[in-house]
Amino acid sequence: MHSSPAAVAVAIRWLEPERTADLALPSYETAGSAGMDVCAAVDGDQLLQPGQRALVPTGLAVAVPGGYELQVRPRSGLAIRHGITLINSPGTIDADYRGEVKIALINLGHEVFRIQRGDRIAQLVLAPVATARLMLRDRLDETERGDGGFGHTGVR
Ligand SMILES: O=c1ccn([C@H]2C[C@H](O)[C@@H](COP(=O)(O)OP(=O)(O)OP(=O)(O)O)O2)c(=O)[nH]1
Ligand SMILES: [Mg+2]
Repeated sequence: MHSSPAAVAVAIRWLEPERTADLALPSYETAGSAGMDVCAAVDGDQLLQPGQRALVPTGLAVAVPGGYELQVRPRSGLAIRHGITLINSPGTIDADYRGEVKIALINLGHEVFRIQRGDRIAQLVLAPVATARLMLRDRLDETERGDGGFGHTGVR
């Protein structure tokens, strides 16, 4: 049996309810899913040519509670089967954003991809956010890694 801590309440609204009555709210497809799949609110079908980007509407606005963000992430099935992913993965929905949640898709595949109204095109993950209080210093504490990075430990 899957157990999860208490869910965090997130207010959500349809921006034009009369135009999106046929669409489902984002939802967790299984009890243990990290992300809620979110549907495309395109009018009819939208074609995405190979290499093409599109900012796909969802018809939704959210009020993410302070201390959280909503991450927009690709769906792996679309990525692996069709090369459909997000240009800005993970997309960030800020706690103070009240505009439409939009999904920045790109077709990295070799075939035209058809986005149909109601298709689950991405997933939304609610994640806690820590706010940094920057403290300007002349020097930083020393570490074993130091300034080594970008593969300096090798591959094997
Ligand atoms: O995939 C995304 C990414 C962002 N947004 C919305 C919500 C977010 O709060 C706002 C700003 O996003 P971000 O900070 O990533 O973009 P920016 O280019 O820095 O814009 P801004 O100057 O408005 O912050 O745009 C989306 O709807 N989908
Ligand atoms: Mg920003």
